[in-house]
Amino acid sequence: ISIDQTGSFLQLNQYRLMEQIGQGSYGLVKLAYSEEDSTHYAMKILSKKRLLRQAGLMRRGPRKATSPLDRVYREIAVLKKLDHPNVVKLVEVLDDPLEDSLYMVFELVKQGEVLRIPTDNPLSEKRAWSIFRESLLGLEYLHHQKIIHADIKPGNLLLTEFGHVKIADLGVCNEFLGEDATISNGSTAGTPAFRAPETLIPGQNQYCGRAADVWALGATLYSLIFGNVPFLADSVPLLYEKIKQDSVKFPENHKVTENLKSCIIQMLEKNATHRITVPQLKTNKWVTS
Ligand SMILES: COc1ccc(C(=O)/C=C\Nc2cc(OC)c(C(=O)O)cc2Cl)cc1
Repeated sequence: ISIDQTGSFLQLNQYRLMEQIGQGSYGLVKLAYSEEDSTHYAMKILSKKRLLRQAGLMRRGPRKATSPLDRVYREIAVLKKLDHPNVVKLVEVLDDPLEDSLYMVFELVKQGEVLRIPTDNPLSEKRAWSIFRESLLGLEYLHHQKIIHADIKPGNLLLTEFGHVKIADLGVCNEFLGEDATISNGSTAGTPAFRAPETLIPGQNQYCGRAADVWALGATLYSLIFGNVPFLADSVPLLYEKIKQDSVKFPENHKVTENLKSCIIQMLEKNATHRITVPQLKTNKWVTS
C-alpha cells in the first residue's frame, strides 16, 4: 500500500481518504475517493491492535480461541461471497501485514444510517414499512447463506440515494453450519437495547441466532416508528431485566395501525420458539399491506 500525505488527505493506493462519515466500537468509516474510477467509496478502518485489545475485554468464559483478527478475516471472507441488493458490497480489502490499520473498501451508500435514535422526528409508518421490507429481504438472504447478523439496529441499516436499504456491519456475525444457528459462543455481541431475552440468560448460551435477529429487527422497526428503543433503563442490568420481563408498550399519543402493532408484538415475543419467523413475516398482514 502506498501511503502518502498529499496535502491534508491520506492517499491509500488509488483512494484519497476524505472526511469521517461513521464510527462505532469497530473503528471508523471515512469517505474515500478513487481517482481510478472517479467514484466515492466508504472506507472502514480497523486497528488490529485495538481489535486484539477489545478481545481481551470481551473475552468471557471458555471461548473458542478465535483471535479477534480471525473474526475480521472471517467477516471479510463472508462479505466477499455475499451479493444481494439489500446487503452492503465489499469492494476490496487493503491489508499490509506490516501496518496496524486494516482498510475495508465498501460501495458508498450515500444517505448513511436510515435514522439516528433517539429522535423526536421518527419515520412515518409508510417509510418504515418500505425500509422494513427491504431489511427483511436482506436478512432472509443472510440467513439463507447461513449467516446470523447478530447486530441488527437502525445504525446498521444504510439508505441509498434512491431510498433503498442495505444491511451493514457483519463484524459480529456468526456463520452457522447445519440446519440452524445455535449460537454457543455466548458472545456479548449485539447492542444491548436490541438483544433478545434468550441471549441474556447467564449460563444458557444455546440459542437460535435467526430468532434473535428477528427480535433485533422488531426492536429496530419499533425504534424507526417511535424514535426510541422498546425497552429503556438507566443501566444495562436493568435494561436486561426489562427485556426479559416487561411487555412492549406503545406510546399513546402515537397513531399507528393495529397491523403494525401486531407485527411488532409478534417479533418481540419473549419465547423464541413462539416468535414469528422471517418466512412468516413475508406473509404478515402489515408487511404485505
Ligand atoms: C451521510 O453520509 C453517509 C454515507 C455513508 C455512511 C456509511 O457508510 C457508514 C457506515 N458504513 C459501513 C459500516 C460497516 O460496519 C460498521 C460496514 C460493514 O462492516 O459491513 C460497511 C459500511 Cl458501508 C455514513 C454516512
